[in-house]
Amino acid sequence: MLKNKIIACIEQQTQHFIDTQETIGLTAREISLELSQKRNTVSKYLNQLLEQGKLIKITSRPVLFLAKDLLLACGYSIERTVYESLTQLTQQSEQVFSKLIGSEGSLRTAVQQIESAIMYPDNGLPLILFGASGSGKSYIASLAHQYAINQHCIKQDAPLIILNCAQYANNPELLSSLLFGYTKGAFTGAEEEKSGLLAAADGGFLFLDEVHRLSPESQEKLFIFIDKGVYTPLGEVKETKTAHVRLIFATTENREQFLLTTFIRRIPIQIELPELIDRREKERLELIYHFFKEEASILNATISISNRMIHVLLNYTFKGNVGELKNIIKYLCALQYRKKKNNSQLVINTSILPDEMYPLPDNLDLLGPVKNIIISDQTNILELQGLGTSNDLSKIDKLFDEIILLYKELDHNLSKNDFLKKVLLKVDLMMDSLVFNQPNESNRLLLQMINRKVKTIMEFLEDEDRLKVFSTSVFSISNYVFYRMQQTILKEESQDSSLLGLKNFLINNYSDSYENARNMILLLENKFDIYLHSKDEILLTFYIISSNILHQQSNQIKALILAHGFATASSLANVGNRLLNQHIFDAFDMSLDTTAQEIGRNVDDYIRGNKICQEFIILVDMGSLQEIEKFIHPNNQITIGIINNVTTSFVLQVGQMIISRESPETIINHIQQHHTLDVKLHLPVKNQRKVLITTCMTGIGTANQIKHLLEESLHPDYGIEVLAMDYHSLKHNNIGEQLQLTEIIALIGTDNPKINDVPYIPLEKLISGEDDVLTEALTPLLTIEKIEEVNRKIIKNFSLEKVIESITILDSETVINEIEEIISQLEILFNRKIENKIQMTLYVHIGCLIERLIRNQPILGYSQTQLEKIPPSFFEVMKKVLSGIENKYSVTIPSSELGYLYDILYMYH
Ligand SMILES: Nc1ncnc2c1ncn2[C@@H]1O[C@H](COP(=O)(O)OP(=O)(O)OP(=O)(O)O)[C@@H](O)[C@H]1O
Repeated sequence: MLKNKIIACIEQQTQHFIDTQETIGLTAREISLELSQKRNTVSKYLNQLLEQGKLIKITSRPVLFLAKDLLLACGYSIERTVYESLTQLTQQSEQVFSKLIGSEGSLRTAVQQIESAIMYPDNGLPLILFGASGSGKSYIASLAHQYAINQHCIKQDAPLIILNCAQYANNPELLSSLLFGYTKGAFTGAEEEKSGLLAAADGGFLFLDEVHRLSPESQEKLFIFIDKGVYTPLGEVKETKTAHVRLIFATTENREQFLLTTFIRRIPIQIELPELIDRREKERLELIYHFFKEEASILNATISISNRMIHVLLNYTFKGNVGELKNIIKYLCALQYRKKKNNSQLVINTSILPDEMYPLPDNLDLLGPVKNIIISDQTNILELQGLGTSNDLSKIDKLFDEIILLYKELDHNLSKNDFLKKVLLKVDLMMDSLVFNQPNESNRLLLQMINRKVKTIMEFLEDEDRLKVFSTSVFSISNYVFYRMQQTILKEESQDSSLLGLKNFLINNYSDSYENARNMILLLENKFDIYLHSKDEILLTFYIISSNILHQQSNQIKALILAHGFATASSLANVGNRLLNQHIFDAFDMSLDTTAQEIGRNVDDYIRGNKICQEFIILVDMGSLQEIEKFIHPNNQITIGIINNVTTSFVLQVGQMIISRESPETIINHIQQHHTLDVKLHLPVKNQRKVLITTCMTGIGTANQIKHLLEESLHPDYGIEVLAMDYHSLKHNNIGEQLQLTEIIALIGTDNPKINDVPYIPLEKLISGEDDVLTEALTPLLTIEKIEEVNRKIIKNFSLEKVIESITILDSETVINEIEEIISQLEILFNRKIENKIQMTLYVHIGCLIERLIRNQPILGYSQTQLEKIPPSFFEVMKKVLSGIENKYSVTIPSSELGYLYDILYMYH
C-alpha cells in the first residue's frame, strides 16, 4: 500500500536526518520521485499521515515531513505537529528539561545543577538526587541521559543502565557482583567470568537508585571508581578495569543516614527534590492537567473532570508524591474507561475517589456549583491554566496610555485635583471590569489560589501597619494579578519621559501610597514568580489612593458584609463602594460549612485588628447572626450593630445612612422600625460590669473564702465585683447568665479552668507577692495610686495563714506546720532546694489536697500514660513523706494526686 511505502520512505530519510542533520528526501516532491508516484497523490497521503499524528511538518521552504515516532525515540521533544523551521524543532529538543514540569519553578535549580554536571569536561560530574518516593528521581535521570545525547556529550546510542539497589539489599555480594562483574570461580556458582553493569554502562550513564542500600564495601569501591575511573570485578586480584561511565545516584533517605561520608563527599552535585505538596499550586495544577492529558492521549478519549476533583487532587498530600498523583489519575481514568460507552467522555468526579482519599476537604463549597474541565490530547495546558495570551492585557496598556495623556495635560489644562479625579475614576472602572469579567471555570481555581496568596501578602503589610486588609481590595488585586499573569510576552517598558514624570509626581505627592504599591509589587513578584512593570507600580498606587486602604484616622463607621459563597460578600461590597463612591464596606466570603466559631473569630479579629474604628455595622446572611453575637469578644470597646440581610438594595441603604454619619444605634433603630429583620446591638464594654472571678477545685466554699479575701482588698468605690464560681462549670466553658454583658478582668484560683482570653492568676502568686497579672488587668480601670493600694492590701490579706485558713476547715496553723515538714523532708530526700514559688504552690495545693481527701473528693483525672512516665522512686518517696498525713487524717492519697504533685515539683516552673 502506497501509504506504508511513504511512511517507510520518510522513516529512512528521517533516520538519515538524525544521523547527519541533512534534509535530503524529506519533501513531497522528493518522495514522489523516489516512489515514482504523482506528487498530488503523495501530498494527499502526507496530509492524512500528518492528521493521524504520524508525521510532523516543517513549514520552511521547501516544506519537509519527518517521522514523529522515530524522532521521539531518538530523544527529540515533539510537542506540536507543525514547526516553522528545523531550528525551532531542534531548539525545543535541546530543551529536554522543558518536559519536566516545574523546570522553570521548583526544579529550576535542580535542572541547572544537572546541566552543569553533564556539561562538565571531560566526563561530566557524578550527581546524587535526594527526594522522597515518587518525587521524580528516575524521570530526571532519564532526562539527564537524553540531555547528554542532545548536547553530544555522549553518543546517540549511549546506554542508560538502571539499578535499584533496594532489590538486592539482602544480598550485598550479589549486588556487588552485578555492579562490578566477577571472575570465574570468584564464588560458588561463578562458572565463568561475567562483566558487570559498570561495563555495560561504558560510554553512557549508570543510574543507581536507592543507593543507600549499597554495602559500605561497594560504596568504597565506587568511590575509587569515581576518583580514578577504575574498578576490580569480584575475585579479581591483579588487574583493574576501566570504564567511562557517568554516574547518577538517588536515594529516598537523607544524606547523613546511610551513606559513608567519604562517599558523599565524592559527589559534588547534590540535588534535593521537593515533596509534591511543597511545590507551588500552579505547578501542582499543571502536573494534574498534564497527567490527565497523557491519559486522554493513551486512551484516545476526552476526559471531563469536575472542578472539585481537581481541588481534591490539588490539596491532597500524596505520600508517593508525583508518582502517586500520576497513578491515582491513571486509576481514575482506567476505572471510568471501563464504563465508557462509544465516543462518550470519561467523567471523573469525586464520587469515584479511592477510600483512602476521604474525607474530602471541607472547603469544596467555596468552588461554587460543580463545573467540569474538559481535557483531550489536543488541550493546551498553559491556556487551560489561564497562562495563554489574552486581550485583557491590552486593557491595562490602554488605560495606562490614557493616564499618560491626562498627565501630559496636567498643569496646562488640568488641575492636580481634576487630574487625580479623572485618573481614579478610570482606574476604578478598570478594576471593576476585571472583577466582574469573571474567568471561566478552569481558571477559577487559579484565581482562588491567587486570592489566598494576595490575602497573605496584604495581611503581612497590615501587620506592619501599612495597609488595612479588606476582602474587596484583596479580591480586586487578585483579579489584577490574575490578568497580569496571563501575559506570556511582556510589552516593552515604555521609555517615555512622561512615565518617569508621572512616577515622580506620585513619589512627591502620594509617597505613602507609592511606597505601599512598591512593597506590594515586590511581594507579588516574589510570590507569583511574575515580573511587574513601572506601569503596574503606578496603577497600583492609584488604586491604593482610590480605595483608601492606607492606615489613617477616620471617624466614620465601618460596615462589614458577611456572606456565604465564593466572592458573594466581596462582590456586594464592591458594588456598594463603587455606587456610593466611598470605601464603606469590607467583606468576608465564607464557605457554606464555615463553623460558627470560625465566623465569630474572623469577625472578632477584624474588629479588634481595626485600630481606627469604634463603631461597626455588620450585614450578615441568613443564620449567621446568633453565632457572631456569641463569639464577639466581651472586651471590645466598641459599638456593633448586626443586621440579618445582605441584599444589594439593603447594602446601599445602610451605606447611605453611614455617609450621613448616623450612629449604629440610630441605624439599628431605624431598621427595626421599618423592616421586620433580625437585628442586634452590641454596646461597648465601658457600659459593662467589671468582674473578678474566684474559683477552686475543692469546691465553691473555698472559692467564696478567696472571694472574701479579695473583697477586703478592693475598695467598693472601684466598681469591681468579685464572683465565686464553680470550677467545673467554668472548665466546661459554662460561663452562665450572671456573666453576660460583663467584662471579666481576671480569674483567681487554685487551678486554671482556661477561659478564652481571661488572664489567670494562681493563688500562690498572690501569696508570694509575685503577681503582676492583676496589676496589668487593673491598669485600664484604676489609677496607679489605687493599684498600689490594692497590692498593699493583697499582701496583707493573702498571707499564707489567711489563705490556708480559707481553703481548709482544719486548723490552719497545724496544716501549715505539716506542709512545712513535708517540704523539708522532700528537700532532704530529693536532695534539692525547693524554690520559694514552688513552695507556695505546694502550700496551697497540699492544703487543698488534705481538704479534698477528708471530703472524699480526690482528683482522679491524671492520665495513665503520664503516670507511667513518672519514675517509681518518686511514688516511693512521696508515700513515705505523706504517710504522716495519711495516718493522721485516715485517708489514702491516690496515684493521680501524686501525679499532680510530681508536675508541681518538676514541670510547672
Ligand atoms: N516534574 C515532573 N513532570 C512530569 N512528570 C513527572 C515529574 N516528576 C515525576 N513525574 C512522573 O511521575 C512518575 C514518578 O516519578 P519517578 O519514578 O521518577 O519518581 P522517583 O522519585 O524515582 O520514585 P521512587 O523513589 O518511588 O522510585 C514518573 O512516571 C514520572 O514520569
